[in-house]
Amino acid sequence: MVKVIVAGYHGRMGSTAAQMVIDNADFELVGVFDARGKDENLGEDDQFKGQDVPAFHDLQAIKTDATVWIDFTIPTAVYENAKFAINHGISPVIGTTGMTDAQVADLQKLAKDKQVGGLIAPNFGISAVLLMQFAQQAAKYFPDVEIIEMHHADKIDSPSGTAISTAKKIAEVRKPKEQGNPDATETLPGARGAEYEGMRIHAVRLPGLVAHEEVMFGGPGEGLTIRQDSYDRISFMTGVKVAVEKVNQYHELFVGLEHLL
Ligand SMILES: NC(=O)C1=CN([C@@H]2O[C@H](COP(=O)(O)OP(=O)(O)OC[C@H]3O[C@@H](n4cnc5c(N)ncnc54)[C@H](OP(=O)(O)O)[C@@H]3O)[C@@H](O)[C@H]2O)C=CC1
Ligand SMILES: O=C(O)C1=N[C@H](C(=O)O)C[C@H](O)C1
Repeated sequence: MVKVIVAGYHGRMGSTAAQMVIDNADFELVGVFDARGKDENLGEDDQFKGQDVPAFHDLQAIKTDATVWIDFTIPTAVYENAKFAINHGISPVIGTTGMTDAQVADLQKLAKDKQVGGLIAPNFGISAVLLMQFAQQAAKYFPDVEIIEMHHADKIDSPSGTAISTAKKIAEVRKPKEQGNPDATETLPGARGAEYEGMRIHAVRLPGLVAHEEVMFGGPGEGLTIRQDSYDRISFMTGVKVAVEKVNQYHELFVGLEHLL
């Protein structure tokens, strides 16, 4: 039985993850955390009526025998949350995006020092993991790339963690190249999107969307578009479940679900 605490349990992803843990016979939800909540027990939340799970709202006051910490919170909270988990010997399974490279490196060092396994996954969806792998493969032959990520209108960070991760994976194999016309101008600032090593990243935010990404490649007389769609947040739970099952077996903090698949 894997004992789990979920941070961000009032949120879209945190509530989905808490439900997944409750529904899984091999997992036990032993705590929930949300810095701005007031309830003392998860059962006070209408969605979780009948559950008896302690709810915490102050990081330093958390007392738990959880061995896995699932985190779907906000970019400004996740680093401190992960540090707390690792320092208490709890393996973090982090879906929250928006950490800096320096913060990730810091957490990896801490996890190694403490010999705690963990995972930071910018995307727990299998379709997104495959999209990133296929895009990396294609970029060897098509160095001209545009990444278009599309999300629901409430998303805080942009570009998405998945888009940044896609660009990083492509950059590992792509011949460095300044794309487009060197004399190009922007009549409206930002029209060409964000720039990562010459690639352009565009962030679309619209009600009705969940999480989607297209990577477009162009070459002389041909093009290739790779697309993935998360139509429902349940799409991320396959990956979260795998991570919860396996993360305690390791003694380092991985970045990317592919390391545990
Ligand atoms: N890796 C992946 O596969 C996926 C990652 N994500 C990422 O997960 C994160 C959460 O997304 P989503 O669920 O849509 O966002 P929500 O805004 O719905 O949920 C975030 C939750 O975190 C809570 N929160 C705020 N501050 C803290 C804190 N200091 N400690 C603990 N909890 C806190 C919020 O509480 P309050 O409401 O009171 O502010 C809220 O309930 C985002 O970074 C998103 O990019 C999303 C989908 C998939
Ligand atoms: O905020 C979201 O919803 C999502 N966030 C992650 C990201 O930033 O890549 C993963 C997925 O795209 C959904």
